[in-house]
Amino acid sequence: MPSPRTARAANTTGSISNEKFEFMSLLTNRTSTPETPTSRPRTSDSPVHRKDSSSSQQQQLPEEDCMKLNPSFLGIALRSLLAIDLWLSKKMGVCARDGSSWGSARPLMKLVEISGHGIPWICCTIYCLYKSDSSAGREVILNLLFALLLDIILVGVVKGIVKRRRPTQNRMDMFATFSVDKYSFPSGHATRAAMVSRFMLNHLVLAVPVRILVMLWAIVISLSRVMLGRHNVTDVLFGFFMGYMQYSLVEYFWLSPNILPVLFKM
Ligand SMILES: CC(C)=CCC/C(C)=C/COP(=O)(O)O
Repeated sequence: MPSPRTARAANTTGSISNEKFEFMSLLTNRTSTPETPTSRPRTSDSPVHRKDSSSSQQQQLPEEDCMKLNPSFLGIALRSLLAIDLWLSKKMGVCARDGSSWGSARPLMKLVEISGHGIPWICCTIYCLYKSDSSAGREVILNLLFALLLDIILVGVVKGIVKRRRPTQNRMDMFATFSVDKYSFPSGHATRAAMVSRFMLNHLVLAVPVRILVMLWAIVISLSRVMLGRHNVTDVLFGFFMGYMQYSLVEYFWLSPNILPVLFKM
């Protein structure tokens, strides 16, 4: 996302508006005498240039000016990606409203949403942990719980840092959300779906059709986020990738079931 920070990093001249302004300044130069400062009235008119004394020096250095006029490739690429992302997300948000083109599928999509929500997953996992009578089962379920909690924390942290607003087509009618859930990057459902499905495929002995179902579930959850208008495509793609990587983190910090008595004593 081309945040102001990214734009600054990509362009050493300063702000985005500065870059746009310089571009206009080049066009003005083509139709007037380049050496004469008065031939560039728009530069001196700009409040940005009036405030910045280093910019007034730039007026006397047209060659340097011209170098800074080159828009950075990264900046253009990011802005184009953002534009495509917004356009595609809006097009794909076919269940965003009851009156949308696929509005009748909205209740079904909301059921899919619940199947990937953190609360049912955490509650079921705690219940299974309580009911489990084998040590191997307890170990796996304990680590699934750890994975789910880790996911909520990491997604909350990234959402809080990036602070990307949800798409305009979204209706905020999700149940049980945290305050950071007003932000959309990354999709918490997509991270959970990717992480949990990878977890299940690695730690549960499942028949092939069930394995395929697990994979399909993760894909449908992710797709439904954009269809419901909750997220942009990039939120979901990044979320899926993040969830996939989170599983590696869980494997790295794999918990031993021996910590359970310690946890219950606390
Ligand atoms: C309250 C708990 C335990 C989890 C919140 C789950 C939630 C509402 C996540 C938001 O998901 P998206 O980022 O995909 O919209």
